[in-house]
Amino acid sequence: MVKIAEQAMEGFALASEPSAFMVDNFPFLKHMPEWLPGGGFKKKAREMFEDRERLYEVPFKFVREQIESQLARRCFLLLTPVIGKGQGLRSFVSASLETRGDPEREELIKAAAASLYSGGIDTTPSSLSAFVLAMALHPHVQARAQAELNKVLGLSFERLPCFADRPKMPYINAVVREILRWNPAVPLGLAHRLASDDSYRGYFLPEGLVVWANIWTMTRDQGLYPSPDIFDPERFLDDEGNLGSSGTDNIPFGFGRRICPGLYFAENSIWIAVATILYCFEIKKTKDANGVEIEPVVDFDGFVSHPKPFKCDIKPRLEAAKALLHEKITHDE
Ligand code: HEM
Repeated sequence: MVKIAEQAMEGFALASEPSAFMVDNFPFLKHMPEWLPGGGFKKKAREMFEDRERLYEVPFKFVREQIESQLARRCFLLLTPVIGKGQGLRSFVSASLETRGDPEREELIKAAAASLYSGGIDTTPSSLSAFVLAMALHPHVQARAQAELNKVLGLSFERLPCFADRPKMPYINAVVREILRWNPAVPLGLAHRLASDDSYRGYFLPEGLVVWANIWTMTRDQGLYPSPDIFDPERFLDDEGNLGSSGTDNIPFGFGRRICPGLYFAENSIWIAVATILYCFEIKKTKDANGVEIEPVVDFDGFVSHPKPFKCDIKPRLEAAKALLHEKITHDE
């Protein structure tokens, strides 16, 4: 399943890159026969379509079969798993089982499930690898975040951070916001098409025009974020150390009715991962054979932006942290 999703996302990322295919800019090229030089995009498009179909069909069919054989486990497709009263399992998919013969509804369910998985498969890891890079580069940020965690949770490592702790951790919240600003996971957003004529700085933009919002440039706007290349969570805190809010906080997630529907899910996933990693681990620059620190290079790349590979050391902060993690991994599902 993971392979299927990765393959479909590869095609999606390629197709989403502005100007990756000439036919996007010159639609008449779609009439070009596939065998002509330059017509290879048609084969590529067919392969991408097949990958997308697999992403829609395979997990859906799997869950449907599991439901029919009463083996289904909790998952998104099984949103409300209720057994009994002669109704059997009711869920996203079982609801669609009842509406067999309604292809439009079935397609919507498949698309929603596929988007939920594929939307997060690359973006959340992009933010988390930027986080690890930022922590290796800025030990003082890490130390301040860990001091906040120590204050709320103590150092006896009886439990891991949970969402109820979030309001008590403004600095960790600011770290998450800064990760999303410093490396917006989808730096150019997705293509939008103008629903009506518009204008921008004197340029006429006709209805139907494909436009890209340059999120990367916005999150590096000097006016909004002074010294924008510096990783500095404090920019989001007021003088009392509280998390401020502004109309620009959601820029990394896009705009309008097409804004990322996974926004809250993503933000919470990143928060809990950041808080847990910082509570349990120390992230440091790695050293070479002579004991000299290797400076990680800060460079981001890709339609979904990832830091270029870098080396660092990640070790448990204390033995008690190691024991707690071991217990969680062994006993929790
Ligand atoms: C770091 C995490 C994430 C970031 C920065 C991010 C960012 C974005 C951006 C910039 C867009 C384009 C919005 C626009 O067109 O204006 C988008 C679209 C989308 N995202 Fe996310 N995303 C993240 C995580 C997720 C997750 C976890 C999911 C699913 C659970 C998800 C699902 C989607 C979907 C389905 C769309 C397409 C929406 C549409 O075209 O109507 N994203 N995301």
